[in-house]
Amino acid sequence: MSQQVITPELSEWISEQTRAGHTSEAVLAAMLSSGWDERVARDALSRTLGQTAALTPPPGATSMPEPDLSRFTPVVNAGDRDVKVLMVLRQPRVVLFGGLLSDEECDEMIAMAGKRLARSETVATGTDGSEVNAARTSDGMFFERSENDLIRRVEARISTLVRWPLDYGEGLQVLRYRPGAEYQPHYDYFEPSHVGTPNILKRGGQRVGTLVLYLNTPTEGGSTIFPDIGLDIAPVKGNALFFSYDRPHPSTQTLHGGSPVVQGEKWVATKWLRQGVFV
Ligand SMILES: O=C(O)CCC(=O)C(=O)O
Ligand SMILES: [Fe+2]
Repeated sequence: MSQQVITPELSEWISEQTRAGHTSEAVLAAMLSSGWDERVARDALSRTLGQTAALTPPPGATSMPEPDLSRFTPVVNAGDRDVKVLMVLRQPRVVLFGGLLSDEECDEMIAMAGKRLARSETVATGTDGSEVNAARTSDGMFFERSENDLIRRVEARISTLVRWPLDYGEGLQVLRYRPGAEYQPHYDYFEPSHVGTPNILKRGGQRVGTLVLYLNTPTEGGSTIFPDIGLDIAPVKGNALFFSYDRPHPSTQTLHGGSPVVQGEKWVATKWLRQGVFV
């Protein structure tokens, strides 16, 4: 079957129908009855109409974490802090926030995490650990959810920002990449066909969103890349990258990775968001 493409003519037709007073739901129904694939049709509507498309979710779809960007303000309030909106992509949903964390909060998180990384390192390697080749060559640790004042404060801020219950989030994972270390492109959702996935899903369902907090600014390299869409995000201390995916499928175009660090270290804290309460 040939691939269905969103042409300028299709976008113009959608705009015309909307100007003529037809609701987005009615335009979607018309597209489906003339043979459009539902996903392509929904994509075309949201690309053409943006947030005004306001479609009800497809059957079986869950609600999603989503910051309130409806007012196009340069900052959004995240409870105890105003966060800058630096970049917004509709499809796939990717938002880059500025100043989600203060410099002091980043430093404090690195200091707390660093002590625990050191332990796992002694087991991991006898060399200086600066050159390894696996898909993920960083060192990591998890904070318990609400583990201490700083973690609680940051988690509450994230929950307010992306409008997702705090207890739907996994504990923050901190990763440290040294020069040469990378995280090869991957999806954050759990692959439905893997044997272990049903068990993992018992603890809160699928992952539906990711927030990567940059805890420092590497001197060179280490950008977060989205190969499917040619997007590169520079890691900058205090900034945070949000993306969401409404199904565990490559069509979400959320393939992403951490490109190799060239100079300096890169530290990130990742918050993965589940469909339900993470236990
Ligand atoms: O380090 C990065 O830029 C990406 C991290 C990431 O993909 C993850 O933690 O799932
Ligand atoms: Fe990831």
